[in-house]
Amino acid sequence: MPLKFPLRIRFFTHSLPGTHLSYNPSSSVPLLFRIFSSRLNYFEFGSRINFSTRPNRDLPEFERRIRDGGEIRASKSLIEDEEELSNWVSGFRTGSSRGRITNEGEDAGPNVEDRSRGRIQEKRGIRNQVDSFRDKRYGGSKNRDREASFDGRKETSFRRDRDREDYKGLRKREDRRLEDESSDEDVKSLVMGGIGDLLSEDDEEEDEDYEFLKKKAVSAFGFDKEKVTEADKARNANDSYLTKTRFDQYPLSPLSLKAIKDAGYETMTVVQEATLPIILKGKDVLAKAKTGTGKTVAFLLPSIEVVVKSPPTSPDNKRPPILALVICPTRELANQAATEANTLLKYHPSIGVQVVIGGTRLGLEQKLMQTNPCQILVATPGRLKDHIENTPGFATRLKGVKVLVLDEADHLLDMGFRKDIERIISAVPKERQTFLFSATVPEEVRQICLVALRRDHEFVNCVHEGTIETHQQVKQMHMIASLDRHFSLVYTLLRQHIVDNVDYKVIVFCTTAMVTKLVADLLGELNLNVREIHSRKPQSYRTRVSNEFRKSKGLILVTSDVSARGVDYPDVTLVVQVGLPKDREQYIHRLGRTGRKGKEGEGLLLLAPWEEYFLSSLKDLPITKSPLPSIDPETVKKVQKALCHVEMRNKEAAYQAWLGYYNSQKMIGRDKDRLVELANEFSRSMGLDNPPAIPKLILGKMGLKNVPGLRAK
Ligand SMILES: Nc1ncnc2c1ncn2[C@@H]1O[C@H](COP(=O)(O)OP(=O)(O)OP(=O)(O)O)[C@@H](O)[C@H]1O
Repeated sequence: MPLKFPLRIRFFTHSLPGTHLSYNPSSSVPLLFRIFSSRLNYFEFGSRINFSTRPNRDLPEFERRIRDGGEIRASKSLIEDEEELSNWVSGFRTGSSRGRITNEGEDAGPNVEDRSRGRIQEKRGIRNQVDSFRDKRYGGSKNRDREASFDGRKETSFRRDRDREDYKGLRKREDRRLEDESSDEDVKSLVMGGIGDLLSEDDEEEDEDYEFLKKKAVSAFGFDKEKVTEADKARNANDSYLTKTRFDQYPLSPLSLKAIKDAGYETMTVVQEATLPIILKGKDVLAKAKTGTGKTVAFLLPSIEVVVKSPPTSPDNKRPPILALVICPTRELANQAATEANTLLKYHPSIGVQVVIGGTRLGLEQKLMQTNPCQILVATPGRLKDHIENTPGFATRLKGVKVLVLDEADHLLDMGFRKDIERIISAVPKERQTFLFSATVPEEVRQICLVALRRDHEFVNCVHEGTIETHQQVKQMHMIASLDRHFSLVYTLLRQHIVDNVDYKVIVFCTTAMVTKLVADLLGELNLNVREIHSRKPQSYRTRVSNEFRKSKGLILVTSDVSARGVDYPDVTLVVQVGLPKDREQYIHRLGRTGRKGKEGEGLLLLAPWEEYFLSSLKDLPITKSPLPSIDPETVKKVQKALCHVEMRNKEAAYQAWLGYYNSQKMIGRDKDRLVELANEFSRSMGLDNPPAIPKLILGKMGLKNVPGLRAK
């Protein structure tokens, strides 16, 4: 069948490294975009392209020996009494897994065909759900029927799949979701099957279409990657995040401009310059820009403009509208966005900002919202949903939303949050502007992004094809060492870093909240100046530590993934990631806590030999192998002694959490015998002769009943 190319694609390559893609909703064949939208984006922006150039880097500084007499700041960690270990694995189901870390070769096994068929069906199920959601947003069934005539074969197969599958796979996965009111529980992601899991395998039929469309697009619109200008390339090579464009070159309110000046922002960052004109025109935007390059201001500033331009609400209105709604995946991030909003609102005293986040008293938030109603609301998804369902009049206030922002959009639209986000989107008007921002927009999530955006949205990509998603000025290294050496290594590396950097400021990422606690305890015992943040800490503590770390130097923050995204701690000198990151995106976001605003930084990923496969997902990034520093026997003894002082119950909790995390990692969790061997290796690395016993119920929920090597109680 002759296929007319359906889209009118417009490429801008202005003076920025931001590229925009739009398509015309009135074009005659929109179905293909609906089906292949992600494919089109894929070849345009090439987020998965392997780059051949890897900078030659000097050997890492880590191998240098610790200098005698180096200053080690001694202070106890600020550890507070923690609530009893809750049954965090409740709701855990056997075989749940994250799919981002896949290795097709290793995936092959006797049931590979069945598994792959199942995945394709699930994948279609997801698409169907996207369709149905989009139908709600666009009144799509009419369009769909019209579109169906262009590709009857595909539409029929979609319907058949829809009937057959009835979203079974999806429902099962959503059921697995932990119903914790905290929206940023790191454990949540451990038990979720990710959407990447469902969309990661290619459907051959579509690949052909994709190839066809790719050729068509290039020939019809003259697009090819060389359209990236020399100026763009130069800017990317320098990794400069600032442009020469001033804020006052755009029609912004003078009071906002005054606040911007006070904040010390002289010119726009790349992502601000690339998105502002489009947003001011009233368009929806999906924007991708590197970590620490000012995305928060990029979405807040135009949101504030919308509020400024809205007619004032009558003081008699008992349910004044919320005009701008910003959703962030973590509480820290929500607080940070609200702080930035207040900075920009310095001279707009009549515009109020409020934050609603998990871990605080719902009643208190309700009271605050009642006594001092805001026009801009920053929220985490779980708590926002709570308010929609339980706060009288709140749903009515949301009907006034003119701007919806999803910060860390790819994360919010991934399986862990999607149900809440869908609920939230259905509570705000269809007639609104929507901004989706993130440093990573993986291929498989991009399609889901469309559920929130209008059809004529623009994709602004500030990370061009041919450039890397991380910062050039951040030196990335990885080390491979057996588990029994990890604690000593981390201690040695941190000491060395402290000696080399008077103003050191380090973040150590661990796999789970309980492993984070263990590592923080240990480093505290070793007299390093440590703080910890994870989902098991009370919110007041988290906020206090976060604020302290933001302002401090000479401090190590040991944290779970609650600090992985968005949090803007200035001048972080080193990011250490111990153990497998959840996926490639999480690695990039964690690393992005250093090298912000063009500053230098270092990143180190410490893996065990059996975790080395993860590096294949980073092969386009300039990460180099670092030799292991020598660890003197005295250090080993010191670490062992310190481990003896760590409370037994913390070791038990860490063991259980470790087992849960790696059980959910597809590559490791599928061989239960091996998983248990590794977990017991981890247990020995904590100085335990016998692995801690785990309640039978939890073992059952993990699918680990009767696996040799485990102790049940
Ligand atoms: N135009 C500007 N000039 C100078 N600094 C700016 C400008 N805009 C924002 N900043 C500052 O840059 C820092 C990083 O911004 P922000 O936290 O928004 O980055 P981000 O791109 O959202 O990062 P991430 O991807 O990690 O969330 C902040 O300290 C912010 O105040």
